[in-house]
Amino acid sequence: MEARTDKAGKTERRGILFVLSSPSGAGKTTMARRLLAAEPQMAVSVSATTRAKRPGEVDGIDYHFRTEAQFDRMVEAGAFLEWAHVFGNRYGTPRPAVEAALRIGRDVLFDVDWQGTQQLAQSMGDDVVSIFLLPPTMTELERRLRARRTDSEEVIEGRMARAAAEISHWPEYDYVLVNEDMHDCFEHIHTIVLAERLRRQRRGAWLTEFTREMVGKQG
Ligand SMILES: Nc1ncnc2c1ncn2[C@@H]1O[C@H](COP(=O)(O)OP(=O)(O)OP(=O)(O)O)[C@@H](O)[C@H]1O
Ligand SMILES: Nc1nc2c(ncn2[C@@H]2O[C@H](COP(=O)(O)O)[C@@H](O)[C@H]2O)c(=O)[nH]1
Repeated sequence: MEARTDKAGKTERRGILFVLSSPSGAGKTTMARRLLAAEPQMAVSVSATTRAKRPGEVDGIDYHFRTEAQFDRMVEAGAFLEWAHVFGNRYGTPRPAVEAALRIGRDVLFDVDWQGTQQLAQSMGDDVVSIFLLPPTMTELERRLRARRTDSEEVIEGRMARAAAEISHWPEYDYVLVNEDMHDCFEHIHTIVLAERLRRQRRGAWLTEFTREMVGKQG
C-alpha cells in the first residue's frame, strides 16, 4: 500500500516499524525477502555489523560491513537507533535511512534481535509491531542452520547454544508464529502487516477529515 495523502499533502498515517526476531536460523531472512517481494513499497533497514561477510553477502545490501573502529565512531556520533552485541559481534540500525522512510509514511522492516526490539519499542512506542518466529523444533532449527551452509561448525554450535535464551523472549512480542510451513508462515506475516496498517489509531487524522467531509456533504 502506497502512503496516501490528505488534501494538505500530509501522509494518511505514519510509517510502521515491523520487527522480525527469532533464534538464528528460524527463518527471518527468508520471510523478510518474501515480504519485500510482496510489498515493494516497504523499506528495509540495512543494519551495520562488525561480523565477517558470509559467502554471497553484499555490502550495503545484506549489511553495512564495518570495522570495530568504524562501528565505534558510529556509536559515538549517535548514528544508531539501536545497537547490541550479538554472538560476539556488534549490530546496529543506522538512524538516517529509517527516519527518512518514516517521515514520508513508508513502513520499514527490521531483522533485529530481542535487544534491538526492546530499544526500538522504547524509542518508537506504538509505531513498532514486533513478530517473533519460532522453529517447529530445536532439531529442525539445527537442521536449517546446517542446510544453509553459511556457517562453520563452531558458529552453528554457538548459535544453537544461544537459541534457548533467544526463545525465552517470545512473551515480549506482539505476535508469535511457528515457522513450520514457509507458505503458511509468510501468509500469517502478510496478514499481520495488512491488518496493522488498517488500525484506526494509525489513521486518525485522515479518517477524521474523511468523515468530517462526508457528513458535511450530507443533504
Ligand atoms: N519453513 C521453513 N521450512 C524449511 N526451511 C526453512 C523454512 N524457513 C526457512 N528455512 C531455511 O532455513 C535456513 C535458515 O533461514 P534464514 O537464513 O532465513 O534464518 P534467519 O532467522 O534469518 O537466520 P539468522 O538469524 O542467522 O540470519 C535457510 O536455509 C532457509 O531457506
Ligand atoms: N540488535 C540488533 N540485532 C541485529 C541487527 N541486525 C541483525 N541483528 C541480529 O543479529 C543476529 C545474527 O544475524 P546474522 O545475520 O549474523 O545471522 C540475528 O538475530 C539478527 O536478528 C541490528 O541492527 N540490531
